[in-house]
Amino acid sequence: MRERGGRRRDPRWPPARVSGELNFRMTNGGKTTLASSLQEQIPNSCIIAQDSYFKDDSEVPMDSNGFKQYDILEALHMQMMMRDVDSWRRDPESFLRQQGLETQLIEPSVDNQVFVLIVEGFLIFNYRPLDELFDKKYFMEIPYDACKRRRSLRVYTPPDPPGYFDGYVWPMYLKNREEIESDTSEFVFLDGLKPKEELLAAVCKDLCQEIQRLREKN
Ligand SMILES: Nc1ncnc2c1ncn2[C@@H]1O[C@H](COP(=O)(O)OP(=O)(O)OP(=O)(O)O)[C@@H](O)[C@H]1O
Ligand SMILES: NC(=O)c1ccc[n+]([C@@H]2O[C@H](CO)[C@@H](O)[C@H]2O)c1
Repeated sequence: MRERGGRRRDPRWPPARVSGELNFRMTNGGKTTLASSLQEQIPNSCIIAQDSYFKDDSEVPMDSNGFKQYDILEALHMQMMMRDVDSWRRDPESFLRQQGLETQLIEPSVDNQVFVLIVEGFLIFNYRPLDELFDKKYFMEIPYDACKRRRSLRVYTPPDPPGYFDGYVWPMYLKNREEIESDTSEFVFLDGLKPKEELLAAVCKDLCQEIQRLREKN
């Protein structure tokens, strides 16, 4: 079947009237990398990334050790993020258009399309109003050493001060994770040390099944 814009339907992605949300977390686990590859593969999908909602540095408080508290929900404009997620839920087609993405008509009618929202972030399972929306949850994990190494190669704005990883980021990761420990049965855990292509193939396969399941449920 031909889609709008002359693109062919990819038979791996079953058509359905679904607004799916999926989600990734853990700093430097590879969330952004995987999410953007997924977005390229999945027709009618787009990404909402939690990192886009950080408050200005002047609004982020310090902890008692003098470290800026970036790894808490209060450092983020979560209501703004929810507003964008709600806007997607109300009208995914127009949301895609606003993002400069075209809708790919896979079925004859727009009512039968699959729309997938990829929500990517390090603290999304900890924010209940968002957490309860997801159809599918992925948790990317990497061990301490790899996480510390990858993080040391990144430059955030503002950059991590000396000792930030051990003094703040890793302890906060453990704390934030503990907060959602009772939910972990719902997660698909991904080993972020695996090659990017392997992770992408595994999630694409899993997601295709999930879309099929949602389609049958609808
Ligand atoms: N599967 C992988 N194997 C090896 N390196 C990877 C893999 N995925 C991502 N990386 C690298 O790890 C670093 C962090 O990746 P990425 O920005 O995708 O992580 P993130 O989880 O989104 O980080 P953040 O905490 O900033 O949100 C980048 O340098 C990226 O190239
Ligand atoms: N403004 C930013 O994007 C920013 C500033 C300082 C720290 N961070 C870090 O981003 C990670 C999540 O991707 C968190 O661990 C923050 O520490 C981001």
